[in-house]
Amino acid sequence: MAPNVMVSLPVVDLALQPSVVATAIRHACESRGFFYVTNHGVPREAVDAMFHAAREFFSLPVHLKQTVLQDHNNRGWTPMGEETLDPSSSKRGDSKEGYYIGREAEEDEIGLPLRGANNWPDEEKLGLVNWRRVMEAYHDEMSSLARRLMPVFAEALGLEKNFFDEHFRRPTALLRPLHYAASESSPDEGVFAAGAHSDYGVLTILAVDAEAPGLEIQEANGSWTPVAGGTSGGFCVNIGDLCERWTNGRFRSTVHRVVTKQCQGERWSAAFFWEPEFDVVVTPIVREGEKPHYEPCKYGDYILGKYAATHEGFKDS
Ligand SMILES: O=C(O)CCC(=O)C(=O)O
Ligand SMILES: [Fe+2]
Repeated sequence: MAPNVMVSLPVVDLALQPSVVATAIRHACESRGFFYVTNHGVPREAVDAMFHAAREFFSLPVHLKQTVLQDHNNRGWTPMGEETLDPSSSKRGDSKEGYYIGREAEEDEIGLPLRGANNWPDEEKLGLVNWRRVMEAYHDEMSSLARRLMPVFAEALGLEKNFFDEHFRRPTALLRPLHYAASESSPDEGVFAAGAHSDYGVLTILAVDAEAPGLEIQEANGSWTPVAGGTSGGFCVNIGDLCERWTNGRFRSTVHRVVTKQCQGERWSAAFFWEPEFDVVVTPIVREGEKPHYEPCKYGDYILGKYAATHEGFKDS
């Protein structure tokens, strides 16, 4: 089959009138569930500093990275090949490593599933400077952007603007810088940079350094379309499975993957996953005359099941 031509995703300018933004987001979410946002208010320096810090960490020798191996709260380093996003068609683990940084737990949350402290590196021992500060600043920027987007999503769905507020008071907000090896993906042989998957949560805000190519989205007929490298300084936003479920299938969570070419060198990106409070029960929002297509589900049970299916380090939790 001939490869599909590259698509440019819709670009949503967040500086436009809220009702215009809501309509643009509704259209994007009802079709592929992928769009770019511009005029998002996140300073370029915060993005650059985050990528610089990510490069510093991932360039360290393995034995030093192992000091912050992913823990049972899903914080820390996930080594190259540790994750297999598409176990059904992958011959080996994805050719990427990552680092999970979450919302710092409040006192009464410590000990509850997935809500511990972050697994920060010992900066002095590892020779890192301001690493935690830079990552926290970027995490804060992403949380603010997500909090700005949720009322627009509510408006796009015809709901009260504050509809989602009570579900995201203490959200699951995971930043995950990613480093892809300079390696040749070979989908026919089950070799991927990131295997086919849909995201688990409500929305994902992705930054790709230098707008590097590699991201592909799956069409309804199963074929793959490469996504154009993006808009300079914009973020790629996509809908996750929980949002599809919450909107009774109206907003689409589209399967995507990353394929790399060795000649293009390493690839650096950072995903930010925005998900509700652990105990929130997600009940499909139905429109008049519509039947729910999903059972209500507790977010916490749902997410633990998802991690166990794809992360080596998470199988026995
Ligand atoms: O790195 C990318 O471009 C995409 C990463 C991704 O899809 C994910 O981490 O869920
Ligand atoms: Fe993804």
